[in-house]
Amino acid sequence: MSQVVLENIYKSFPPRKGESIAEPTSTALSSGKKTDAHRERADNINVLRRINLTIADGEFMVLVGPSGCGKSTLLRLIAGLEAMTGGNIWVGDRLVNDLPPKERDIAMVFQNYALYPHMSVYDNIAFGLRRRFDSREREDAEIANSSRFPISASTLSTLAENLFVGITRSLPKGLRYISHKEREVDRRVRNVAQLLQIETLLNRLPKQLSGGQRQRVALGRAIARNPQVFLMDEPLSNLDAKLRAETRAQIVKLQRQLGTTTIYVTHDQTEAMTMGDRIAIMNQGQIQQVASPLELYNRPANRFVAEFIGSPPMNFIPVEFHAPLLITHSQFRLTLPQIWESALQKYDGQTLILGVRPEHFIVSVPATKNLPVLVDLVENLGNDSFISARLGEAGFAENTGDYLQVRVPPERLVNVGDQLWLSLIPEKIHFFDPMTDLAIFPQAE
Ligand SMILES: Nc1ncnc2c1ncn2[C@@H]1O[C@H](COP(=O)(O)OP(=O)(O)OP(=O)(O)O)[C@@H](O)[C@H]1O
Repeated sequence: MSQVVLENIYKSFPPRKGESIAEPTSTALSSGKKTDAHRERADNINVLRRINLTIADGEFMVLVGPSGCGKSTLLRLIAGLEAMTGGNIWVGDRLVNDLPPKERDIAMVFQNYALYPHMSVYDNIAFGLRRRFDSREREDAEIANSSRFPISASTLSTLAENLFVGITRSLPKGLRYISHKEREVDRRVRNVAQLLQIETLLNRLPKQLSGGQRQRVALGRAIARNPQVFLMDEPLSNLDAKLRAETRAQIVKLQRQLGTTTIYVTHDQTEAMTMGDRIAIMNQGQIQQVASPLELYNRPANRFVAEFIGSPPMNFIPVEFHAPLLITHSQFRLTLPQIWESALQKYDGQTLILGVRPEHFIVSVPATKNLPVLVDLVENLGNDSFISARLGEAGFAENTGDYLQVRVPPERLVNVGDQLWLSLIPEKIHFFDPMTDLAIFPQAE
């Protein structure tokens, strides 16, 4: 059982030279009690704030968020490469807070591959394995030291084997004796190489490989160790678009095959949407929502998530709400489906934020319930076409200030300056509270 549990994780760094120091956030700081405010010490840079997340056994969890939101820091805390300011990390049933990285049974794959340049592909993959076997032998020796008999049976057999290996080293290659440990290393390296289709590269040095091949070696090194958990920090960001897509699919397939719990960091929402069983969206050191890709897309919890997931992003239009079901804007008015009635009741006479994804507009005919837009920019991608347009009719659009991104069918010819009328797919609209930015969900959902 290798689920990973992150419990109330906090991380702060002391300010770097030249970075400003904030005022104390709470009087609780002076109380000496270890409260949340205490962990968010005013003179520190609080990078992670109260992270709670459970990654199920065998799950592929993606951490996604804008640059600087704390994704890599969280991964480094799980790996044990950085110390936490507060909280608990469980791997399986072990609390690993105080364990060094090598004892956590976790393998990490980095963006820059982190291969040893002077070692062949074979030795790069074998390196961690050999160290692991060596450390097991050391543990054996320690146990033996603390027992009555000063040497354990397995240590004795390893010593004998090593002696034999040494003696046969001077013999021609075919006649040399290979230790049990080396045979196991060899078996695992070749299995992994076959899995990743890099068997023919085993004798090469990293500098003789392409970026994609290097990344596969880095993956191979992690897989060969057969850890409880894989941590991957933007492993594809140095690859070109085609290779990225290929390797993305390969990682997902491998992870399903191996069933190893995986935490994958990216800032790329396409990667997140296509790879993750679930996605945790982070912003400014906090998790905004954890859900399956489709759940995030269909039911974003707040405006940040709604904007982050989907490309081009969701459009947000401030409208006035009039109970029971009318919304008005200077350029259009719309009666909402019944399902919104009770959820929106309390906003009567107030402003609401209407959210519409670019693909949920339909180019329609002039009508008061339809949105007039003036086309500003046309991007034709062949299979898809997107326009940027100002909300309003010619002569007025310039003043509304509302810009929309709209997907139009590629067969529909649209030119800059065209006036279009858009209707909305009523079941696909979203509303957000203008004060809290939280999503408002209709009753039937
Ligand atoms: N050793 C450190 N000392 C001080 N601040 C740090 C340190 N490491 C990271 N930070 C800060 O912590 C914040 C989060 O950094 P982190 O690398 O975790 O972000 P990220 O979400 O992975 O970003 P990116 O996608 O750009 O890699 C950043 O503001 C960064 O400057």
